Amino acid sequence: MSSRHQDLPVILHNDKRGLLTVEDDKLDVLQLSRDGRPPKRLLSCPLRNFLFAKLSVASSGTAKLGENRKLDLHSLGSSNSSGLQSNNLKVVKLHVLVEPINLPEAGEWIENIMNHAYQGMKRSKRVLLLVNPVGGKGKAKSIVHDTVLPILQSAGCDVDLRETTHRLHAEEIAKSIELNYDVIATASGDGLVYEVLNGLAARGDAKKALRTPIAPIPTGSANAVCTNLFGVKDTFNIPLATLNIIKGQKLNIDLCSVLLLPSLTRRFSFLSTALGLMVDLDIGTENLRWMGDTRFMVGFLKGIITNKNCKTKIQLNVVEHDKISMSRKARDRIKEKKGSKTLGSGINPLTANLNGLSINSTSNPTATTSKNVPSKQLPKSGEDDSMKTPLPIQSPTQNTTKPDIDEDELENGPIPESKPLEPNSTWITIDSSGNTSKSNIKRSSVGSLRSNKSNRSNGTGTAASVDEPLQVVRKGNWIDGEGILYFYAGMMPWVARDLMQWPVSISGDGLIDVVVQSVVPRTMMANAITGAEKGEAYWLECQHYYKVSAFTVENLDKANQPIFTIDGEAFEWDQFHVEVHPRIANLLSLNGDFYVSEFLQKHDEKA
Ligand SMILES: Nc1ncnc2c1ncn2[C@@H]1O[C@H](COP(=O)(O)OP(=O)(O)OP(=O)(O)O)[C@@H](O)[C@H]1O
Repeated sequence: MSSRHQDLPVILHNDKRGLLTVEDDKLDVLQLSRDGRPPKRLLSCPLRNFLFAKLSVASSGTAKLGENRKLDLHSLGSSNSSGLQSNNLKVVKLHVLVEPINLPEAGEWIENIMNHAYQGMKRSKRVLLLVNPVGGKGKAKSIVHDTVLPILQSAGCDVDLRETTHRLHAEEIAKSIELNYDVIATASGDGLVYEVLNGLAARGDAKKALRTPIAPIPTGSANAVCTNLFGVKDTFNIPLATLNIIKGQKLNIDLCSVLLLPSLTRRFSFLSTALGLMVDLDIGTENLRWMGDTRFMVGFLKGIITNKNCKTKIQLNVVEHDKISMSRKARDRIKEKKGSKTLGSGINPLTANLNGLSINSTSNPTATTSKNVPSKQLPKSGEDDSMKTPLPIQSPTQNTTKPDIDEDELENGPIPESKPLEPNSTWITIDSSGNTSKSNIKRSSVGSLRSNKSNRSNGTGTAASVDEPLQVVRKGNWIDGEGILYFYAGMMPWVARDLMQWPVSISGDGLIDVVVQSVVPRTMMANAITGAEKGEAYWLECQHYYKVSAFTVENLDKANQPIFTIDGEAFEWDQFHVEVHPRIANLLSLNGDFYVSEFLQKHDEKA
């Protein structure tokens, strides 16, 4: 919806006459001249960055008839127009005066600008802001006080700030809070998002609680959610993440139940489940926390040097495994959304706009800075679907056809208990115990080194048969006899800024993207680092890729591989079973989806 042209005459800070103009989705502040010269533009601000407009009393505490009224305008902007990074954006406050004769139209003007700035989104949100003071480099408190709070307060948000004092504190809070917040914001890394989701999901009213969206502020060392929402470049963009709290649209995401056996303990995962190298990378590098997310690259290189096989039996309920078909579907979905103008141009449209705000600081001294569910079911961008009745969530273990089921419980009640899964003969089994003969392992590994990119003439994206030993058994694109360097199951494209592990992952599609990385020569893995942040490793033939609705994993070497991770948190394991709860939880996102990667914008399906 493009903004309607509307002008409001005002008196500027320098007692000169001015005009506030809303048009083409931006606010311009113009200084008028008396001698017929063209007006001078003092400020230009995209309405997406506009936070707040309010009329108040000009001087003494109460408004008197015939007195000028003060109009406060708050926005996000940079005090310098020389191409500053959007990361440097701060609150800009502008105060002008409205003469009594213009007061009636001032009310209408404010309503117009606020309507267009918020596009149906709730204004002045009630925010629960959880701050982990020890996350990442330990700067969350100062970042929150210097940057986040001033922006939220300028937008009129009501903020309930709570510092976490110990591990799992955020989970305890989420388990017991009253559900009267519009958003739960977490100033930390992915760990706090994981805890909040687990706290909400463990409640008796979990389905209702999980409708409160979560908005992360990236002050941890692992901030994959922010990469998925804002892209690699803006992963650590605090003003952008704060604007997301204010103006983000709800983004339905899937959660997984991860059932540990034999204890039958259940945890919920929103991001990843990992075995092998990817565990050592995260858990084995905690002493390097001071490095920020660079520590994961150090861990990756260490893992390549060790290059050990993770001995496990994995059973996958595979929905799709053809790489070309999966990438085509993910790209077509983006094209469709672009066509319906819900995603902008593929660059995060908000980021693109942020540098558009410029202030002529010399002429404007009063501008102050202060410190696969079907796609048709996806909410449309620009709508605040928090106002709507949610889609009923159906867990794999639920049966909604029974007439005696309580509707309220179904919509707002707990997530049904998980039971151990019972894979049948249609599931794919991958066994890396090393029981296959050595010659097979060697020959099939050679086959797996060829990248799909250079060998996709058969159109299936699966391994060609020339080099395959006669005895090998094909399982999707896995070949018995290969070793597993790592197993990585994920729900969003990026797992870190430098690794887009699941480039064709789609939010809320009810599927888990699974990568099984074969053990290959070290140089091959080292080369795979180049382009990993762009998802290029997807095309490596040694990265077997499946979309699954459920899977089970069994530990075949507990002594040497005691740990697996759920969303980066470590657990000891014998077996675990994973199933999806489609679209049961919510994040906030500025474009109503995950950030649109370059990978998804490519038109050549084989690129
Ligand atoms: N006050 C506190 N003292 C100690 N630990 C805390 C405190 N508050 C939160 N935590 C814990 O800090 C851990 C790390 O949080 P989070 O993942 O959000 O940040 P991070 O820096 O990205 O860490 P990681 O890199 O381990 O993921 C979580 O397990 C959380 O429970």
